[in-house]
Amino acid sequence: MLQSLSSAKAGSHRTKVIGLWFRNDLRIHDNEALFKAVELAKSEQKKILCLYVFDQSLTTQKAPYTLSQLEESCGPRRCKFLVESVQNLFANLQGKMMLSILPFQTNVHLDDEKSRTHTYSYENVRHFTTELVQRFNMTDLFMNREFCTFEKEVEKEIENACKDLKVKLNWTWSNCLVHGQDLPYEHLPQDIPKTFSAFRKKIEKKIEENKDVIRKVFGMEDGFRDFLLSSEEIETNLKDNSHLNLIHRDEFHNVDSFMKARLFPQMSQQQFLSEIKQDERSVLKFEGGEDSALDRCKSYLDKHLKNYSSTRNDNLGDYSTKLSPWLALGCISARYIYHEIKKKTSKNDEKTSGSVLINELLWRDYFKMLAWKMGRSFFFKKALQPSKQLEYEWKIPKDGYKNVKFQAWCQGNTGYPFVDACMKELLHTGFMNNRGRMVVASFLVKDMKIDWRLGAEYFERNLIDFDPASNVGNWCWVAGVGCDFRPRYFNPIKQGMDHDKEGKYVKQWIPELSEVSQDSIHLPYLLLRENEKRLLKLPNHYSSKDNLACSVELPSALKRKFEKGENSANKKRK
Ligand SMILES: Cc1cc2nc3c(=O)[nH]c(=O)nc-3n(C[C@H](O)[C@H](O)[C@H](O)COP(=O)(O)OP(=O)(O)OC[C@H]3O[C@@H](n4cnc5c(N)ncnc54)[C@H](O)[C@@H]3O)c2cc1C
Repeated sequence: MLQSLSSAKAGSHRTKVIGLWFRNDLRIHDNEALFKAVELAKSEQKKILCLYVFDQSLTTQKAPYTLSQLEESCGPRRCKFLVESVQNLFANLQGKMMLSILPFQTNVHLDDEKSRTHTYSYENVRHFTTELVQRFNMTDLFMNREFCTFEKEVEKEIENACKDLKVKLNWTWSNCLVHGQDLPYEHLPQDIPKTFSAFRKKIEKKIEENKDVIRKVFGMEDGFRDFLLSSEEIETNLKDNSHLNLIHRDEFHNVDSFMKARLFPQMSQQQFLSEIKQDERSVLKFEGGEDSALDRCKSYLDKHLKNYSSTRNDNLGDYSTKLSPWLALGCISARYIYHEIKKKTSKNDEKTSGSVLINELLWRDYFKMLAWKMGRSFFFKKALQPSKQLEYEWKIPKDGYKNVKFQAWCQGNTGYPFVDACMKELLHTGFMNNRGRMVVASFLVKDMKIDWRLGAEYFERNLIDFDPASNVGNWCWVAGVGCDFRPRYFNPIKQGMDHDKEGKYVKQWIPELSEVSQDSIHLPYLLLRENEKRLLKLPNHYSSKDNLACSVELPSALKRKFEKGENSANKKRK
């Protein structure tokens, strides 16, 4: 079919087209691929086809590699943020954009039942690229680089199709703070060190020597849209029986109905609606897209940047930027944030909030580079520490996600209020602060002794800021099989006492505990008297040791208190 299509159109004087395939770079500002495509279009009098393709396999096909057996690897809330982001880009490009949908993954093959490793085929992507190139008379294609295995495998298919068709594929590098060519390493990704501190120090040194290491942002001239193919031109090219699965504008107009029909047809309407519901307790009203990303960045940096280093471990209010969902989809560029921070901080501010925040952006870069270097093994149980004896014998429950204990963690019913509050925030909003993530991850792998990859998969489905490199990189780091190895443990009771002293955060997410006193809030089963428990009608997991998801060592301060018999509830029992 493709052969006859190309020969039918050969010889006709059609405009030559440059493709621009958006992925996790859903923005106009500081987008090197867009900038360079426009430069080329100007100099060679070509037109640009802007394109976004939804990967249907993320939502409609059982996550194939999954240990947890979750039904989909992208849940409705994360998906909504993505669709809103694409919709905003579509509007900002004045509808001059082609939208398609297709399952990227097919023919999944299970290689190893025990370690659950899989091979996938991405032939759909290859066929799609071939037809795209032929239908649009495409001579060049621009794309920003990605770094994880799945994205790399997709890139390979596109690369092969372009090679066969003699289309020039132009890779650009817009999703990191530091451009690949400016990284102080000769061979990428092999030379990336296995510790963040080594990575950071080398880059900081380079920044000290040369202030321009972080490149300037690419700005677009207003007239750039004149070079884009209009929606009419796009539709004309696709009139006769295209296999490119075009999404029509009318269909895309309403985010919720588009999602239900095309991305979650298997989910009941009721479940779908309950999963995308906005929770009014959400720490921010997260709405996908470049416009809201830039607004959020401005308002946070204007009002709160100066407090960042002292508030970033809090859990209520404007404690951190919360730019991660927009960064994950590239609605905002890390370089843009960097330069905005620099505008607001003075040269003498070495150890200020600005530099602490920039350090976090460097973590993000580092995990991308590490994921690139490690390839598939980044997702293996022992990840970066294959020869290391594991500290814990991790379980993979046979019934995966449905396992009662794992469910207690997912739903926030473990009996440890700080862990539960964090997990409920994730469940109801798709977000959780960094401290909370470290605590719940440590709880799953070190107290419940469940394989970290189950937790990572649950995060993948539910976090609206899911980013494969940051997610896996951080899970391995907590589990002790990642970078910067040292034994780490976050005691969930102590963490609650340190980071939610008054129990306000816990009470916000677990209203059943609203009447519990500050002294007892982080361990009600032990610290409340029996008659108080009865009076307050607490759920079982907060009233008896037998109903906890697992037992946890008391933090030393509490232990001492009990040994001295200072605690009134304890005295009574004696
Ligand atoms: C178990 C676990 C899983 C995680 N999964 C993800 C994930 O899927 N996606 C994700 O973006 N972050 C992840 N993180 C990192 C971090 O928790 C979030 O980036 C951060 O909480 C987002 O909030 P913020 O935007 O307010 O961050 P800020 O504190 O304002 O930091 C600014 C930006 O720096 C980056 N950043 C901050 N901390 C980290 C970090 N530890 N690692 C990598 N980048 C960082 C993020 O892009 C963030 O938006 C995870 C952390 C843990 C412990």
